Amino acid sequence: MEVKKRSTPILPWMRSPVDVNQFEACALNLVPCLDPRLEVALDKMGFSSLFPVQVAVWQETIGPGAFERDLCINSPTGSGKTLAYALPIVQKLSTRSVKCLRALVVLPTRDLALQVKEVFAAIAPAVGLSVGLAVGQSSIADEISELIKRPKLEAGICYDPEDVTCELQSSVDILVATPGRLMDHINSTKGFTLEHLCYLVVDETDRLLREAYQSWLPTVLQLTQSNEESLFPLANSFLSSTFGSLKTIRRCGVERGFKGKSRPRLVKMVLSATLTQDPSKLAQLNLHHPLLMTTGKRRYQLPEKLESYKLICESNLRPLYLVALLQELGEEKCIVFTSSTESTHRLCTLLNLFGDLGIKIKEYSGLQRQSRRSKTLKSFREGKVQVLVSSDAMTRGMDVQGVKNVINYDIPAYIKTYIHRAGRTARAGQAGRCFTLLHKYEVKRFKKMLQKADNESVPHYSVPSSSIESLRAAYNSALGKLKETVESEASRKRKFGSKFLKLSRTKPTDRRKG
Ligand SMILES: Nc1ncnc2c1ncn2[C@@H]1O[C@H](COP(=O)(O)OP(=O)(O)OP(=O)(O)O)[C@@H](O)[C@H]1O
Repeated sequence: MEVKKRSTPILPWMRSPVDVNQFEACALNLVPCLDPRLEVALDKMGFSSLFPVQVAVWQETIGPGAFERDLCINSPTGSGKTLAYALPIVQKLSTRSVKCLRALVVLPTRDLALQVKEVFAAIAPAVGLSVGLAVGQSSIADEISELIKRPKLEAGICYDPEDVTCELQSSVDILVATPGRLMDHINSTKGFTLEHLCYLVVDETDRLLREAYQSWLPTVLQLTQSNEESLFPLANSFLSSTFGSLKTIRRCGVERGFKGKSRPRLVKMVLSATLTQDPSKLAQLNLHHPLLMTTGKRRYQLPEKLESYKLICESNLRPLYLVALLQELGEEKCIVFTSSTESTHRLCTLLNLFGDLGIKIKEYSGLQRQSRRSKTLKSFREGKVQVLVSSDAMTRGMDVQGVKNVINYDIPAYIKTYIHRAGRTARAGQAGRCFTLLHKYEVKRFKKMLQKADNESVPHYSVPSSSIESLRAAYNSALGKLKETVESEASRKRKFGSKFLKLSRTKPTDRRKG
């Protein structure tokens, strides 16, 4: 029998993880030390117990672990990682007496940040904490007024906005941000400071570490250290050359306004369903005595109730097979993943030209404006749209209730992508199915890829050939219409492009309005 090689992590601390599988769900009234106000808030969310990963993290934070180590949490999609970090942070901050920015949660996309903010917003107010969002959803001015409290105007004395000596205070205890907007506030928002930060959460860590986003991570780490304890000489010189006289450097030893109490260590929590084991990447986080919490022995784990299927078809007939499959799935909520924004647009257009399929199909991709994407996501959440054709913009972290099926129209290139895509279904212990459309030459590669997640045999799923035949005429007609649509879109774009060019030559645009 062939013995499978398991990759051993290089970093010693990764070799002795806490296995989340050893924990069981715990009824809320049995969670040790849980603030009763948070119990009520969780109950209002419809939660009656904590999931295993949440119990495990609770142990290491509020329980005996007491937040003494930085936590690296690698648990499957949909296992409840958001609440796993949100709950202990909120409970810990519930006893704070002075309002200032204490917890920062960084996520790679705006929609994800909005989703995570909702989770904090459902529990934090119960203990008097406020949560802010910095994602560029509104204008920077509106965002600043949400995040920073201006001193009240005294009668006869006019507040000077240029006066940096004025005490500007944070209006929020917890901030959920995307790296770009976070950097905007760090660079230019008066009164925005990370001086008092106690908790830093890097969600979807492997994705965030892949891209530098204006060096947001070294900047945040630098700004949360005292001047004296800097362990990052490189980051230091980078920062001083980039930001010059930044005012937010942490004061050493003693927190301002905290009557001599020494400043606590910045606790970091990093999470993903596919956490990197790459030492050089993890080194960027400057973790303190890190503890890995993972599920089972495998590095990659699919949700327990996920069923994976392969559907073999000729490349040129894939749209036909997809339509036949969608018809079989009826009105079940479904996400169809393609490999690029362009093919998302093309496929969605084609599906909508097929005649009346009795299902509402919309596209969701990075090509669209954020407002359009948010609108589509809302309709999908509400069930007004049943099928979302998506690029990988929807792959990570997005949580939409009731998604029963995921379809890989294009085979994902990596197991990580498969895991995150498939993970949009079978969440929170629910059942779900992931179908992958394959050409027969792709089967071997697909099998090898899924073995990395211990998925040995992926059964075939077949659609009746009669369904395929009955769709052929509609398909040919849709293809013809697609050609016309693509041409008219291209000519519209050309016209718009030249008009825009003329306009931009004659009239300067106000960039800040965008
Ligand atoms: N204790 C709980 N009881 C019931 N439902 C819960 C509980 N905790 C989380 N959930 C629900 O489980 C779903 C998945 O949670 P969450 O989005 O945090 O998963 P995740 O592990 O972060 O997934 P991903 O890796 O895809 O980002 C959400 O719909 C959430 O509301």
